[in-house]
Formats: sequence, structure tokens, C-alpha cells
Amino acid sequence: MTTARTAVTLSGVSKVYGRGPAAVHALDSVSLDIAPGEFVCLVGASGCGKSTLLSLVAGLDTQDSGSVAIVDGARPALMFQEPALFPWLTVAGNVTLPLRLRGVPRPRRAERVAELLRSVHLEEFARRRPHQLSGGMRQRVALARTLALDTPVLLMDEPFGALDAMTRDILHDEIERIWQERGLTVLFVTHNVREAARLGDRIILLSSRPGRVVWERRVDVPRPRRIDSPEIAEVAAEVTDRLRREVGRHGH
Ligand SMILES: Nc1ncnc2c1ncn2[C@@H]1O[C@H](COP(=O)(O)OP(=O)(O)OP(=O)(O)O)[C@@H](O)[C@H]1O
Repeated sequence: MTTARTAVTLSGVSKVYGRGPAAVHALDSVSLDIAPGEFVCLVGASGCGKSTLLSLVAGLDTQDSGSVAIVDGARPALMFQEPALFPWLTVAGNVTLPLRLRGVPRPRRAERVAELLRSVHLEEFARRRPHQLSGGMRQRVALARTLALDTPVLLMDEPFGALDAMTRDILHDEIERIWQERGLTVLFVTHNVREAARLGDRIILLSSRPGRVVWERRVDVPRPRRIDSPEIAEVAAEVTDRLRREVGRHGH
């Protein structure tokens, strides 16, 4: 068996929305290799094309030029800031849905749901409905539902952006544990440079209009990490500095 060198490969990816003078050059020749099991954080000014890049990797949209390749041709799972749960279904029902759609047999489904809910520490809340949960718990359900897709690549678009700092801190520990246990490859979009430094093996900075990879930094701080540690603060300060320069250059 050969081991894939990259889990996600973007080669010269460009994306333009619209035509003529109103055209928006969202991405321009973006090339990026993500290793299997790597946790990559993508940062950049608002509107620089982060969500566009994720939607291309997720296969929800197509690039105008260049190519996107995923290991084994697998379709990655995508998680957003909004949990987007079905309010009329229970927690277990929401997590079951992707398993049903994938044709997992009924007895196996119950087992998998129990395992997934255990993994996000929600086993006692299986029968609750989304409105009976806190924002952090709803995001855990969304995470369990995403994991139910059983894909090796996880794409996360500001998944903890709407949560308070304490809840986010706890979810950082959870996503890090799940990523390590399952050997996932994660591409994580965030506005929060501390979050990027806390989670990432590598931080990629995109410039705006057109979105290009302008800088990257490996984060060698050993895990487990703390978001309020001096090492993480130092990395975050460096990223903020680069980000400021980038935003300044574009006069935002
Ligand atoms: N469907 C669309 N049609 C036209 N323009 C679009 C479309 N989607 C995105 N854009 C534009 O493309 C650019 C990149 O958008 P995108 O949402 O990818 O950026 P982003 O970095 O994720 O932004 P934010 O950080 O604010 O979420 C923006 O200028 C946006 O207005």
C-alpha cells in the first residue's frame, strides 16, 4: 500500500464571480498542499476568498482554472458557523441523518450514533431537541453529524465564531482530540489569529481581491497547547502583524 503524500492539493486555482467590470476575482492561482493528518488554518481579511476556497475543496462550486484533488477522491465534510440542525429532530435524529443517507443499516446506525455522541460528550442529550441545547452543545451536534460522514478530510468555516470564549476554548480541546484520535486532515477557516495559533500545525494567510497565498507559518508549539500561553500569543502577534500589513496594502 502506498501512503498519499498529500490529502488535499490545490494547483493554480482561480475563481471569478460574475463577468465584465463587475467581476470579482475571488481567488487567483492558489496552490496549496495539505499533508494527511495535518491541521491547517486559513486566515485573511474579510472577503479574501476563504469561504470560496472551502466550497471549491468541498466540491460545492467549481474553479475557473486550476485543479483541486482530494485523497482517494473522497468528498470532504464541511462544517459552518451556524449548526443548521433540523429543529424537529432530536440530537440523535440529526446525527442519524447522514448515516441514513449513506445507507448504513439500521442496527449499525444506532451504534454509530451512540459512539459519535460519546465522542462529543453528548450521550446524555440524545433525546433532546436543538432548542433545548446551548450554542456550544448545538455545535457539538453539528460536529458529530459531520463526523458521521466518515470522511478523512474535514473543512471548517469559522465553526466556533459565534461562541463565547470559554465554550470555544473547550471546543478547541475537543476538536484537537477528535482530530488526533481519528487521524483527520483539517482545513479550518478563522478570523481569530489566536484560534489559528492554538489549533494549527500551519497557518496560511490569504491576501484580498484577488485571494492569493501570501504567507505561511508552521506552528511548532508542542501540544497540548493553551490559547493564553506566551508561545501562542507570540505566534498570534506575528500573524496579526502580517495580516495588518496585508489589509493595509489593500486599503480596507
Ligand atoms: N456567489 C457570489 N457571487 C458574487 N460574488 C461573490 C460570491 N461569493 C463570494 N463573492 C465575493 O467573492 C469574494 C470572496 O468571498 P468569500 O466569501 O470567499 O470571502 P471570505 O474570505 O470567506 O469572507 P469572510 O471572511 O467575510 O467570510 C468577496 O468579495 C465576495 O463578495
